[in-house]
Parts: sequence; C-alpha cells; structure tokens
Amino acid sequence: MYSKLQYISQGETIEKQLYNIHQALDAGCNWLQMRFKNQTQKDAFTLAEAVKPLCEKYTANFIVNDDLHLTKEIDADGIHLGLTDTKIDEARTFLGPSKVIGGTANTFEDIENHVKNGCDYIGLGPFRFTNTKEKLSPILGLSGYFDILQKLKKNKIEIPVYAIGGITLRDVNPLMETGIHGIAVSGIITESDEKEKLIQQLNEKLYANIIV
Ligand SMILES: Cc1ncc(COP(=O)(O)OP(=O)(O)O)c(N)n1
Ligand SMILES: Cc1ncsc1CCOP(=O)(O)O
Ligand SMILES: [Mg+2]
Repeated sequence: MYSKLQYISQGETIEKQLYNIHQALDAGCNWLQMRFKNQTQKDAFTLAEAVKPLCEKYTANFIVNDDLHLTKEIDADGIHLGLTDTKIDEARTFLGPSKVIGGTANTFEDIENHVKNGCDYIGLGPFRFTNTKEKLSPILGLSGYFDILQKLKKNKIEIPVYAIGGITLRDVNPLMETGIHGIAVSGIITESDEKEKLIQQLNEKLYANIIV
C-alpha cells in the first residue's frame, strides 16, 4: 500500500535540501518527493545522487519532481508530473511499468485523464492557499474534495488520491472523511521544531481507520 504521508522537499541550495530531507526521513517520513525548482541539471543530479542512498538507508520511496531524465538516470522509484509537465503516457513509455508515476489534478476530468494514461496516484489540490508554490490552480477547499471524491466513487474510478496545499494537522480528519488516500505536505514538516512528534500525530490520524 502506498504510504499515506508524502513529504515534498524544500530548499534553495543543495545543502538546505539535503538537510531538510535528512531531517524528515530521520523523523519518520517514508515517502519523499525531491522538489528542487529552478536549478541546473548538474545541481539537481548532485542532489539526487545524495538523496538516493539516504532514501535507501531509511527505506523511503524516492520520487523526483518534474524531471523525467533525472528519474531514469538516478533510477529513482518514480516521478511526479504536473498538468503542464511531460504527459503521463509519454512518461510511462519512457520509464516503463515498474516506476511510480504521480500526476497533479485540480478537477475530476484531470483524474479521469490521468487514470486513462496509466497514472499510479493523484496529487489533488490545492486544498488552500500556500506560499510553497507559485501560480496555484483554483483552491478546492473541503467541498471541492468532497465533490470530486464522490464523483470518483460514482464512476468506479479507483486510484490513491493525495490532498495537497497548505495542509495542517487539524485538516487531516476532515480531509480523510472525503475519501482521499493521504496527504502530501511540505511546509508543516520543514518548518516544524518537533518533526518526529508531528509526523507521529499526522500518521495517527491518517492511519486511524486501518486495521493491520
Ligand atoms: C503529490 C503532489 N501533488 C501535486 C504536486 C504539484 O505538481 P505541479 O503541479 O507540477 O507543480 P510543481 O510541484 O512542479 O511546482 C506535487 N508536486 N506533488
Ligand atoms: C507542490 C504543491 N502543489 C500544489 S500546493 C503545493 C505545495 C505544498 O506545500 P505546502 O504543504 O507547504 O503547502
Ligand atoms: Mg511539476
């Protein structure tokens, strides 16, 4: 089963990224998306080369944001692609069946298309405004998730959906009630002074109804 908590990395330098990633893994994250925007290919590769063994050490899934060639070159576990990034079907052809491919969605139709094109999970958002990303799609709010998840159920479309965008601890219960699989967060973990405690609290809520 896909982990219910994804950590999306932050940091403007290789050092800051590595620090944030290491801290998040050490505090208990087991799904990492390396998001290193506006960088040279060389720096992105250098960071990915350091992140790969770290994720292996912590047995965390290593997902690369945006960069198809880097995903293949570094042999990451997968990639996350947005609505204006490489198309999901092209990525599937390029990466093969074993890599995880995630796709961003803002509407039910986005999810329908992604599923048709071989996507493995959806990042649905934004839930609310966030400073972590520029040029946000329309904010969904709780009612947006509720409507889209209801439509998925009605149309018998099954794919893990992650809520994303400005999510805090107290949003987890109401979001999970809409039928999402989990959450993808960046700011709350990066900025927390008590990461281990926060991740434990998030996981308690995310896995509350799972019987092992
Ligand atoms: C899990 C998850 N969901 C959505 C996004 C956003 O992807 P995208 O729209 O391509 O924006 P950037 O992250 O590339 O700025 C994501 N990264 N992860
Ligand atoms: C990458 C991305 N895509 C939509 S919102 C977002 C940022 C999520 O980060 P945060 O949890 O800090 O709002
Ligand atoms: Mg993108």
